Amino acid sequence: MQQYFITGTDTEVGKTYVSEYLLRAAAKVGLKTLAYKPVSAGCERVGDALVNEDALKLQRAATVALPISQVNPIAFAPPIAPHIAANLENTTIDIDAIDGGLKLLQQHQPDLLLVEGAGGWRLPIGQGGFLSDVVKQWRMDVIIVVGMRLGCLNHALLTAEAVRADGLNIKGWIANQLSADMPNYQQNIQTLESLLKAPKLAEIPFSQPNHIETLNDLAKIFS
Ligand SMILES: Nc1ncnc2c1ncn2[C@@H]1O[C@H](COP(=O)(O)OP(=O)(O)OP(=O)(O)O)[C@@H](O)[C@H]1O
Ligand SMILES: C[C@H](N)[C@H](N)CCCCCC(=O)O
Ligand SMILES: [Mg+2]
Repeated sequence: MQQYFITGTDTEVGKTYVSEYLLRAAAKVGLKTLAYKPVSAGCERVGDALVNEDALKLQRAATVALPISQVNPIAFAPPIAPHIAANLENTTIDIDAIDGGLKLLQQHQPDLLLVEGAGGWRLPIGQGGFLSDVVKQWRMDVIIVVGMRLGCLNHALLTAEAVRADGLNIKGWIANQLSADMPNYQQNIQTLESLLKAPKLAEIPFSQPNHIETLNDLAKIFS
């Protein structure tokens, strides 16, 4: 079973977009896939349940059908930092629930299991803890999604530094084109290639969710 934690240079940089792409690429080469979004903030209330858009997208892109409550066990309604949302509800984020949720998914024995974080690498989860502490316990390899926009160089380098300081392996980074025409895109890619000291796994084009070469590049990650 290959398992990767998908982090990003920030919130809204394309972690979900790239995770869906990775799941489609893996499915295309016949892999059994699952995805997990342990903690979400920004949900719609559907009956008694809180449904997060990321979790829905991951649920639909995976090959194993799972109830949304298993894809995303900890969900908060407002689109804010999750530990603040928890605090507003007089509750806390339960690390055992995050860990138990992963174990439940692992029982399906997928070939590929992706775990999407929330926000960036050092996401606080309350009581002085961080989501990265849980990933450390799991000893999971990390994939960094770099949202290609001004400021991404600093964010990408700091993220890689923090992941390594936590003793985890960076499987690689993925450049995600958040716009059709980032100024000096190639120079930014070259800067990341020379400074990140981790493999560039792929470049995801802007608004082309089924680009064949990109799907092929992503599938190579799992071979
Ligand atoms: N390559 C791309 N082409 C077109 N749109 C994109 C691309 N990457 C991301 N987007 C869009 O940018 C927005 C943010 O992407 P996404 O939701 O994947 O970010 P995220 O890092 O998962 O955010 P969060 O921290 O909320 O989980 C979405 O509307 C998504 O559809
Ligand atoms: C609401 C947003 N889209 C994410 N779900 C949560 C992002 C939390 C970021 C916390 C922070 O680092 O400031
Ligand atoms: Mg997301």
